[in-house]
Amino acid sequence: MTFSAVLLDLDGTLLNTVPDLTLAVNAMRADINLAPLPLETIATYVGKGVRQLIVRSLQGDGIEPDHDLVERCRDLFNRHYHPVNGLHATLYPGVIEGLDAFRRLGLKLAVVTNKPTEFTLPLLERTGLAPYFEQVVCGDTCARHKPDPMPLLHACGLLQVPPAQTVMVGDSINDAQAARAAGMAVLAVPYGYNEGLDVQNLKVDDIVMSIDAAAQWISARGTSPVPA
Ligand SMILES: O=C(O)COP(=O)(O)O
Ligand SMILES: [Mg+2]
Repeated sequence: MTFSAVLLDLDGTLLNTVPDLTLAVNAMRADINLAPLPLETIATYVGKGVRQLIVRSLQGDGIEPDHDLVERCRDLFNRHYHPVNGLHATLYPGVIEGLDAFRRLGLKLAVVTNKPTEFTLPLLERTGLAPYFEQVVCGDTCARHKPDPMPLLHACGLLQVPPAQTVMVGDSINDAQAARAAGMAVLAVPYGYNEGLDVQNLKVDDIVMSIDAAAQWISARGTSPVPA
């Protein structure tokens, strides 16, 4: 099997976004009189979207938030995250080299993230990543988000490439489970968040040290570029 498309996770795979997420979560917590959490703790709450990030950051205090509290916190979080989104976000080593290599190989590229659209699009613009991607599928694009396969299958449809010719590259169990359920190959990078768990235990085709290494892995197995 040769590959024609690559789907890339965003947080923890292309960009280290936890410094900005930490600022927003802690500003939200200050608004409801909760003490700040360390960045390392917040990193383990990232992966299943903003709602889960908020719920997990309250559960750590023994609070089981009801719908109204989650919605109130979500408004607060959104207000705080917009101005800092991308301010301290950094590209991981090898990302640009890897994206350039994918392009040289003629592969179609899409971002598939659980981050909501209202934060994803400005973040891709601010970090200069936007021009690399033909499609961007966010946490609120489809009825269900990762680990459900729906957003990955949606991205394949938009790119017009079958799942069997697609590789997902991500940092967490959400990417691994979604890709397996979608019937596509999946690579994991070890430097992201993975909800605080070791990536060695993920059911993936391989662990690659960088996006550049992912491009080498895919190139070694064969690619069949799809005409634009
Ligand atoms: O928003 C999140 O929780 C994680 O986003 P990701 O899917 O880009 O890792
Ligand atoms: Mg991720």
